[in-house]
Amino acid sequence: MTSFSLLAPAKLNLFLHINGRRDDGYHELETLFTFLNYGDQLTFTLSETTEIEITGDTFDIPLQDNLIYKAAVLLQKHTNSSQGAKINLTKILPMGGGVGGGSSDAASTLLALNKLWHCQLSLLELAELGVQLGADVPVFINGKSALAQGIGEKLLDVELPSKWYCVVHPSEHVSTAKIFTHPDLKRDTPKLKGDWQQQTLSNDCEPLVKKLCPEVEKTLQWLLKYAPSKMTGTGSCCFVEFATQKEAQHVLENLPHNWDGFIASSVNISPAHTQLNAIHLSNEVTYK
Ligand SMILES: C[C@@](CO)(OP(=O)(O)O)[C@H](O)COP(=O)(O)OP(=O)(O)OC[C@H]1O[C@@H](n2ccc(N)nc2=O)[C@H](O)[C@@H]1O
Ligand SMILES: Nc1ncnc2c1ncn2[C@@H]1O[C@H](COP(=O)(O)OP(=O)(O)O)[C@@H](O)[C@H]1O
Repeated sequence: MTSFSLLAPAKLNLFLHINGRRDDGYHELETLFTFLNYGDQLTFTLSETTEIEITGDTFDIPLQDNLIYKAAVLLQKHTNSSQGAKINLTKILPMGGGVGGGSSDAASTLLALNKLWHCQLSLLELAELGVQLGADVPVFINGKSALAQGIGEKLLDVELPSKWYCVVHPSEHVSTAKIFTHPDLKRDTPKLKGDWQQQTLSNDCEPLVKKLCPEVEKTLQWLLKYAPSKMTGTGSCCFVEFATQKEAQHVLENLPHNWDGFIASSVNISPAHTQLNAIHLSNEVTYK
């Protein structure tokens, strides 16, 4: 088989603490990542040339800036691979919404091409490549719900109960770089100790994003009618958590007409990994 499809799942940051700022401008953080059974769809086809071609929903992102393209070229160079690929993207996830779509696309590309090109890199090696593309890429490569530390690349796997989420995407866009360079961002939360309870922990970016983006404030307020609401990453998507699909669906059905949202269940293992492990090529790669 020289063609297969993988999901690039969404992530949610169930909490996000900022502990400090490094000399290179990156922030030390502690955040709890869960994966959703919902995401972009990527199809990878081996090509006879070294070219990396991307088709489908590329919008106005120039090829050289597309994280899928960057991931493919990075792997090609790192492994001196002389193979190429055609990659089709069906974009489902909101861009720049804090659900990690770009990073997840990049991670699924690294995982898929490692398999398609028989590169045999370990997950650790792929994560080391991935972090060059974005702080969020390693968690998608690792593929397990995790408490992340450092800039988001030090991962401690955790088992979380499966939940249903209603995720709402306000129309206002928030730039991650803008939030992280803002003087008013809270950057002094002490590091977690011992026995932490995720439900009581919050997102340090939320107060600033609420101030800068009234739509986020409005969304969080509206969701409060149903359950405690939170923002993911640096926004702008906001979410509420439930035990059942029915409760999440109820919120989605009541969304104001011009609002966008979706529902999805959480999983401890990334759907990209579950799918990848079910694909069998000749000269199989075994993941440790
Ligand atoms: C903060 C998170 C939480 O999941 O938010 P979202 O982007 O998903 O909302 C991520 O770690 C973001 O990851 P990612 O989007 O891959 O970040 P990058 O491309 O590496 O960096 C985007 C911008 O954020 C800043 N940045 C990112 C991560 C970090 N720990 N400290 C930072 O200061 C970088 O300096 C850069 O200006
Ligand atoms: N394949 C891609 N999918 C989404 N965004 C991409 C992609 N390639 C590059 N980008 C750029 O990365 C930015 C952040 O994307 P995304 O990962 O969706 O944000 P977030 O981490 O906030 O969820 C986008 O605004 C877009 O300009």
